[in-house]
Amino acid sequence: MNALAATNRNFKLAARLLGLDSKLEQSLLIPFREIKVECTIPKDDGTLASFVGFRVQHDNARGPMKGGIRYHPEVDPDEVNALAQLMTWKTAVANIPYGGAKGGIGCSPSDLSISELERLTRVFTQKIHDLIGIHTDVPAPDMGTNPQTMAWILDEYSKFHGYSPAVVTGKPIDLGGSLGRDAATGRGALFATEALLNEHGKSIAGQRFVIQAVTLVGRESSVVSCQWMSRRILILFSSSQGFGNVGSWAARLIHEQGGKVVAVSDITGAIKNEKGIDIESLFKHVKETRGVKGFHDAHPIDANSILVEDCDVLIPAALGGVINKDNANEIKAKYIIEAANHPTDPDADEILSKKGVTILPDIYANSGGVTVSYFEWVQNIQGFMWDEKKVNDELKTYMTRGFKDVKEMCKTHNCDLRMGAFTLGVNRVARATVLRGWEA
Ligand SMILES: NC(=O)C1=CN([C@@H]2O[C@H](COP(=O)(O)OP(=O)(O)OC[C@H]3O[C@@H](n4cnc5c(N)ncnc54)[C@H](O)[C@@H]3O)[C@@H](O)[C@H]2O)C=CC1
Ligand SMILES: O=C(O)CCC(=O)C(=O)O
Repeated sequence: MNALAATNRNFKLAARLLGLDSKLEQSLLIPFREIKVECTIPKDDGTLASFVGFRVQHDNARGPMKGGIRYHPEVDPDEVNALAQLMTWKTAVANIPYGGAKGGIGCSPSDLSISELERLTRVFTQKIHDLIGIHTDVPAPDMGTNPQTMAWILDEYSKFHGYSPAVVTGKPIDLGGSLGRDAATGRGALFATEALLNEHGKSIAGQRFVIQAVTLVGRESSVVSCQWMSRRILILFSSSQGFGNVGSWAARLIHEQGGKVVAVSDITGAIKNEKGIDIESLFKHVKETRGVKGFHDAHPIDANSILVEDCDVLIPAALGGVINKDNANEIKAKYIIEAANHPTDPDADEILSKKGVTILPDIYANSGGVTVSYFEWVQNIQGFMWDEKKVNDELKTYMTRGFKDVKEMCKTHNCDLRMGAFTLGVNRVARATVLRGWEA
């Protein structure tokens, strides 16, 4: 089932549980605005290249629309639509004052140079600058984008509207980014996992984890050096330092809490060590070799089988639809924490539910990223910077509260955690929609 069909199906099930009338249901489903732009840039070799960019603004009943921008070859309008809708429910589950949006450009970032990525980002921003804004729509990083991408958007947007740090979140700290945002989605997933395991009388320590997408070869994600060039600072990024943002932080934090990470994957392959992988030495290896492949203290396994490896907790942290009817029956984990967006197809949901697997759904499990984006936006608007402890403590409060709110809806509607989260999010947005008189 494609991402949009799957998301619509979950929304409609929730609308039915809530007893929404059909007009309201329809108005909640239809996106506010869908933007499609052609971005043509000169490549470094002088030829021209064109890329299609999207921004879908799904809903703004509860506040400015909010969501990441993805650079990936598989970006398509239906998926961006689904991801934008998921953001609407996610910000409502987190109970932060936002609606939902998502953007993307169909491109392979690892095939583009830093200058080409900068030109592409600036052209995309030129095409959408009058449709985003601090109180309208606030982008952030998603797959294939990073703080540097946000810095380029901020700079390009500011040429038209004056210096506006709050127009994007997930920025570099030097430009008003929040401490703790880089780790926030992984840290939020850790808090979510703790909340779920505690409820089942367990803790992170002692559980066996499998984590997908811990690194990304070819992704430029962290500043490693600055050098003067003419009169401009050229910031160089090291692709060898690039880790999948969500998977790498989840792995590091779970390892720190005494969780045993028995298998991990990235684009170079998958590795396993039944005794537990030493995550810090794995990351040293990745820095040197640009991937998990060949790590001395683990053995290689088939990358396609990572999701069905024997473990207690499975954390998908890459693309959508990876858990589907073809592999759901083979999954051995007792818990799935959806750090990625829509990793589980509805067919797989049904199979896994029959097998007794508990799934912590994306719109709650990965909401730590957008929650700290909200803290960043608040700090920018106030012109006041929080320390990292405050950010992490507040994140824990929001994630713990979110889990309780989801569970409450599960009790009220006698449903699983996915429907608990969907009914929670949809109900909050429906209430705001009716209060604003928009339902007709
Ligand atoms: N960055 C954030 O704050 C948030 C991200 N997410 C979701 O988490 C997931 C990962 O996002 P990020 O970590 O930000 O992206 P990233 O770009 O930092 O890392 C992506 C990871 O996916 C893997 N990957 C890419 N294409 C792949 C393919 N064809 N097959 C297997 N693996 C592949 C890469 O190797 C890499 O490890 C996405 O679903 C994203 O929407 C959700 C909430 C917030
Ligand atoms: O931080 C944000 O605003 C959005 C993060 C995002 O794209 C997501 O939660 O899927």
